[in-house]
Amino acid sequence: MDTQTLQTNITSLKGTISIPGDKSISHRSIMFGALAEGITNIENFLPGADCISTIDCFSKLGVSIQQNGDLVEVIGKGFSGLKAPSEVLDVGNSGTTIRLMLGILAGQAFQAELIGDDSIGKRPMTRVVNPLKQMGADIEGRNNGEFTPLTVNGTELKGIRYELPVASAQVKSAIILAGLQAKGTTTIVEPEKTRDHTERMIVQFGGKVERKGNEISVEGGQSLQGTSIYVPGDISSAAFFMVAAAITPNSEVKLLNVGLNPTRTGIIEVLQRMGADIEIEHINEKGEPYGHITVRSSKLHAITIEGDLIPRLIDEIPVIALLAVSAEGTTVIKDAAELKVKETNRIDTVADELSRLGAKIKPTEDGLVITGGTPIHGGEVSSHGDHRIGMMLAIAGLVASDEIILTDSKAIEVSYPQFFDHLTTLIK
Ligand SMILES: O=C(O)C1=C[C@@H](OP(=O)(O)O)[C@@H](O)[C@H](O)C1
Ligand SMILES: C=C(OP(=O)(O)O)C(=O)O
Repeated sequence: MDTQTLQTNITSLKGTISIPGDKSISHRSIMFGALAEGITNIENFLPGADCISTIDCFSKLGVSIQQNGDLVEVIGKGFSGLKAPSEVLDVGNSGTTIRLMLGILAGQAFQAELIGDDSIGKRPMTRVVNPLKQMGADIEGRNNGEFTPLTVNGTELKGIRYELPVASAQVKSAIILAGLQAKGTTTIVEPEKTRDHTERMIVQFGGKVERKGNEISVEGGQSLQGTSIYVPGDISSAAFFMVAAAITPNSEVKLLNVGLNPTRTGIIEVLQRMGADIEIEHINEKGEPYGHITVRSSKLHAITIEGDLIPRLIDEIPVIALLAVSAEGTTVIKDAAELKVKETNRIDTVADELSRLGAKIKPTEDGLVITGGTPIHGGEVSSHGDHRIGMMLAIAGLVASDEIILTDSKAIEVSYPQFFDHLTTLIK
């Protein structure tokens, strides 16, 4: 378990960094590359531990994948070319990998077993397993398929119409991936709009998907063609430096090539509403919109964050809590009970770890209440094995009055292996 002593009480952050590839899009580029016919070349792939788990799983399914840093070549096998794995598929810490793979494996002609780390072992899977069972899938696991290990006996599937009980892009994507292999039409109804990278990628690979209001439909039996994918920078990773620049005095940070898909830009709206000084330059679009973001420090004020904004910033809530610690007034975050089933229970871990540093923050049933304006002090904190908690605490160090020791800092490699290098280049 790695420990980092953080640089604290920083006087300014200045500079430009190129944000590494989006994790959600990187996973999907491997999956669609494997299921397409022909070669897919991926640029700016995220070589974080989660996406490497996705590559490992598809290699075990007989797909040839050459990864060299952020460049990847996938030799597609088509929907019926994957092979039965001779080993268990280990998804590590990655919820996206396991949930989307369930949708893919459900329609294959073989059996596969899926496992992950201790955190994955606590994350709910029936949200995916139950709709897949309605499509005809045969999936078994601990507690009636709620937890890993899971065994999927691939079989023929039929299209369904399914109303998502929770706003989840992972559940939506798993059903879409099964629907592409099913007989007939599969329709998913979303309670709120969630990230649409899967839908965009189907189009990039030459397939068809229809969206009408809150309903997304795909026809089974389509074939996809290999293509070139450019993965924009991950706005969820950029969020740590946007907040860092907003709360550290005398700062100006420019973040290059950040994904600006409107289903992900809730963090920008929050920063603007809180009074941050933020500028966006949109550049040309290749499947996914992206651009450069500049953030300068400014005086911030509290707001309420709720409703359909939540899925558009769900992974940014830990660092938004830190932003609220630096803002005048009381920020309320609600409708975010989903945070309880992430890598950790993020409502509790955020409240516990920031309280250790003197922040005034209270957990609620579905969010957090944060009273800003109290300076934070030093102390020992832990990521609890959750990359986003680790990075949020490292950013807290920038404004803490004395030393912060962060334990279990290695977790950050899940989504941002260069995080500490980038942080160091900005500190002046
Ligand atoms: O589809 C995806 O790539 C993701 C969807 C979200 O999860 P849910 O679908 O559980 O909301 C998000 O928290 C996760 O980091 C990535
Ligand atoms: C929740 C996350 O990822 P996953 O569900 O893929 O583990 C995340 O990256 O914050």
